[in-house]
Amino acid sequence: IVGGTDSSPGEWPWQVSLHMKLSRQRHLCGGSIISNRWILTAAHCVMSRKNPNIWRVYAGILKQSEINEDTPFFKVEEIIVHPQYKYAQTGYDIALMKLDKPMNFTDLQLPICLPSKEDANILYTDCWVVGWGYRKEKGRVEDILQKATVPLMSKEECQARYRRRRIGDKVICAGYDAGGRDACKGDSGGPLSCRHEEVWYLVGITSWGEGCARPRQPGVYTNVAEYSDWILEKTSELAKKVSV
Ligand SMILES: COC(=O)Nc1ccc2c(c1)CCCCCCC[C@H](NC(=O)/C=C/c1cc(Cl)ccc1-n1cnnn1)c1nc-2c(Cl)[nH]1
Repeated sequence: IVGGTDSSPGEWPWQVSLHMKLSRQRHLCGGSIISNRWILTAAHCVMSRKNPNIWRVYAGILKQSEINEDTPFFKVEEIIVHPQYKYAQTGYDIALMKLDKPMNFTDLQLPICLPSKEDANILYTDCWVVGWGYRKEKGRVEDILQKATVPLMSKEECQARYRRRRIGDKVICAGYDAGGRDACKGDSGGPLSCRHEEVWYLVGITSWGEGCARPRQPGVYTNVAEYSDWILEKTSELAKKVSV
C-alpha cells in the first residue's frame, strides 16, 4: 500500500495473508474471509499455483512477523478460479479457496459481507484498500498491515485513464487523480472494503494498475457485486447436491 498507515489489531478481521510454501515460504497475496470455509482472492494469485497443498492461509494476524513455524494456519482443500479468467487486465480476476476445515470466528478473524447485485450502484464514500504490499514500486512486503482510503471513480473516468484497456462494469476503479495513495505489489487478492450504514462490504478485489499511486493511473479492482451469483453458486453446498 502506497501512502497508507499502520492498521490496528482487529481493524480488518476479514483480511488474510496467503503464503505459498515450496522449499521455503513467503507471502504471495491478500484474501478476504467471506464465510467459515471460504476465502475470496484474485485469480492471478492462484493461476499456475492451483495445487491446494502448497498454500497456507493465515488469519487473525496484523504483522507478518507473527508468522513462524509454530503459527497456526488453514490448509486449502479446493481452489476455484473463474472460468473466463485469462489475465488481470482482461477481467474475471476472482478465485475462491475452500479451507480444509471450518474457521472459528474470533474478534480477530471474522467474515466481511458480500454486496448483492442490486448494491452494484450504491455510491460508497468510505472505502479502504489494505495489505502487506510494497509502499513504493521498488519495495518489499511490509510487516504491519497497511491501510489507505481511496475514492471510487466512475467507469467513464477510469476508461479515460486507461485508453488501451476495456474498463467495463465488472471492474471498479479507485484512486486519486494526483496519485499518492494506492495498492502496490503484494496487495493483490486483498479487499477493497467500503463501509455503508455501519456495515462493511467487500466491494472490490485488488487486481491491477499501471504502476503504484501514479497520477491519473487509478487502481483497478474486481467488482465483487457483479460476481455474487457465481460466488453463491460455487460456495453453496445445496446446489452441488441437487445438480445432476
Ligand atoms: C517476501 O515475500 C514477498 O516478497 N512476496 C511477494 C511480494 C510481492 C509480490 C509477490 C510476492 C508475487 C505474487 C505473485 C502473484 C501476484 C502478481 C501480481 C501482484 N500485483 C499486486 O500485488 C498489485 C498490483 C496493483 C494493484 C492495484 Cl489495484 C494498483 C496497482 C498495482 N500495481 C502496479 N504495479 N505494482 N502494483 C504482485 N505481487 C507481487 C508482485 Cl512483485 N506483484
